[in-house]
Amino acid sequence: MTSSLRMTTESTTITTHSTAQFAYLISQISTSLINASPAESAQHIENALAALGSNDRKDRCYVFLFSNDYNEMSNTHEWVNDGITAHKDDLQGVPASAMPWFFREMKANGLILVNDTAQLPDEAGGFKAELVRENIQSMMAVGMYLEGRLIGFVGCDLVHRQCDWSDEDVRQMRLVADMITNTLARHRTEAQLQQMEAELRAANTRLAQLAHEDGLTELKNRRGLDAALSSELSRLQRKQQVLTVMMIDIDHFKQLNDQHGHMVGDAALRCVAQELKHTLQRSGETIGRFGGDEFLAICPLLTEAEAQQRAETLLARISSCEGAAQLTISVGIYTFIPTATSTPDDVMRKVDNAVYRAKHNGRDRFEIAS
Ligand SMILES: Nc1nc2c(ncn2[C@@H]2O[C@H](COP(=O)(O)OP(=O)(O)OP(=O)(O)O)[C@@H](O)[C@H]2O)c(=O)[nH]1
Repeated sequence: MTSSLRMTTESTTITTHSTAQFAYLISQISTSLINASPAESAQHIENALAALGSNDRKDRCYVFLFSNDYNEMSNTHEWVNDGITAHKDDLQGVPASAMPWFFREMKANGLILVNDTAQLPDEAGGFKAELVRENIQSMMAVGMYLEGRLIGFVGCDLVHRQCDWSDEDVRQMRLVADMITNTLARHRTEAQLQQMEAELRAANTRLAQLAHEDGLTELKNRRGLDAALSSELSRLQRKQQVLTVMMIDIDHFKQLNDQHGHMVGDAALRCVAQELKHTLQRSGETIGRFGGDEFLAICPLLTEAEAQQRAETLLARISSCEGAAQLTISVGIYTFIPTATSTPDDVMRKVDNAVYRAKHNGRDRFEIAS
């Protein structure tokens, strides 16, 4: 097909390009859009509109997207010729109620052709007023369809001049609309994939946390404590720095359970966990529930004297646990500089012995491991 000229007596001459020129233009646009990353897409779509507009000597080319409920539309991309006013900013969230005729026609036919704004029917009042406001004499818009659903349109305007649009104009605009739609679709899919990946990563992180967390107290569980103890042993052995491990065991907890029931027992465990957090956990320290009514605190760089002070504070505070006024604890403290032969089992044996001595010596007290 060759170049086509569509004229009316009062209209400006509009030279549409040859099919060969247009095919070349399309391939250029298509390549830039195919290669565009989501971040670059806005610029590439505007470049595509610029190429379309300048080759065809249009004054303004644009993309509008509808909201999902078709209650409004927004101008998302725009190119304007030299000396032509841009309107993208004032065409955001344009309500359907402002130009019902346009919305209806676009939804029904996916095509609006205006050769002469003055000839628009009366029912197109709101739309016509907008064209007059922008000094548009001819305009054309073709729908963008994603999986059969109208999502927006690509359009172009002639300002202060007029033309009769041809079938070839419509065909070319449809091609561009399809290309832009495919680009938007690809970017939407990529964005959805990225979001799914982020959600999956967050879920995996949470799962990993849960695997190391005690459900009742939300402290680390035994698995989490084992991992922390092993890692601190090797870290502090390398640095030759001191490590304090404290075991905290509730006194006569079985009795509390038997007398008041498991719910009260659970509340006491949660309360002790809170007190441990407040009193023992500083930055870089780990506390957790070792099992049953036993808790463990792993405190790098904490000296024996500091550990004793903390144990005293804890012993004093624990009796205030609500609903369990009689609550007391026994604490074992082991402070040492790890060596190459230190193992988690050794450490646990040491603090366990210290707790045993605290129990043996009357409970509600702490003992230092030898
Ligand atoms: N409510 C509740 N009780 C638990 C939980 N896990 C373990 N226990 C109970 O904790 C109690 C621990 O009892 P023991 O190991 O005999 O120790 P104790 O009664 O505190 O005695 P001493 O340590 O010698 O002072 C047992 O009765 C367990 O059933 C739990 O998650 N919730």
